[in-house]
Amino acid sequence: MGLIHRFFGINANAENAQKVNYQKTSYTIALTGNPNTGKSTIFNTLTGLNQHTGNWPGKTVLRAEGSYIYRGMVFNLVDLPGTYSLLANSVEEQVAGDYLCFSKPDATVVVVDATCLERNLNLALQVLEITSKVVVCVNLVDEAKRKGIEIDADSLAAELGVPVVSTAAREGFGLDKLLSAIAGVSTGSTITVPYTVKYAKRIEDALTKIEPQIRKLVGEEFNSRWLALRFLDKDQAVISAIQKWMTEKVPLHIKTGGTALA
Ligand SMILES: Nc1nc2c(ncn2[C@@H]2O[C@H](COP(=O)(O)OP(=O)(O)OP(=O)(O)O)[C@@H](O)[C@H]2O)c(=O)[nH]1
Ligand SMILES: [Mg+2]
Repeated sequence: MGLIHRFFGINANAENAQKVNYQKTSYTIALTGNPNTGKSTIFNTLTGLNQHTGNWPGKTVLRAEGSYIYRGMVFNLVDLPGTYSLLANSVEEQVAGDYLCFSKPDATVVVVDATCLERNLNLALQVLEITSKVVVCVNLVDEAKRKGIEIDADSLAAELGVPVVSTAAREGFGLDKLLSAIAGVSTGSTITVPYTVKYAKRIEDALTKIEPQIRKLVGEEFNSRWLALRFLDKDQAVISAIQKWMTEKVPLHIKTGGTALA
């Protein structure tokens, strides 16, 4: 891919250890991924009966939340609806994109289907544009094996710059490693260096001009590169949400979205 990314393992060095947030004992984790990749299977296995469901505010989309305890810390899992992108072409994409951008979970698990990795990585790259605190869970490795497909999780981790864990969630395979990877990223003991999608020169040139202006408006609180991309995409929902946030201090919350970048 031409770019070199480094992914540091759990507790890789003393410098990383200093960044660990030892004060915090409760973390919010988002589960996202294409439809049918096994998100709810992972959610149910990890949270057991310790979960509750409802609808997302103002939407008829199911919202499931649950929690589990790992190494003395509480992890609150939010099972997002399955989506192919975060560009708000459907109500599910709006819910997922909105949550990841503006609720800022401590870590996001992108569940991808090992039998069709390429298509699934589209969403993973979009998530990496929004947040660096990502774990990629390559699920359905049992199904992939049956089809003669083997995924090299370590190489993928090196390319993406975030931990990659192989799982077969229905039989519980790999979930111990997933728990460890989630804890590492959410506490900060695992430092990630996510792959950055580079766009055509004219788009990158425009981003160079717009992004500092957006950062001036929203500060470091939100991902200014992603917001700049949404501006270039003429995403009216993002533009009006920021206008409202600036004038009325209404929390950033996107209702509708735009179209993909040309
Ligand atoms: N063979 C195999 N099947 C799995 C695995 N994980 C989940 N499944 C099955 O895949 C189907 C979809 O799983 P779900 O957990 O509902 O997937 P989801 O991502 O929550 O789906 P949506 O909520 O519709 O996006 C179910 O029939 C699961 O039993 C796995 O690792 N291996
Ligand atoms: Mg589900």
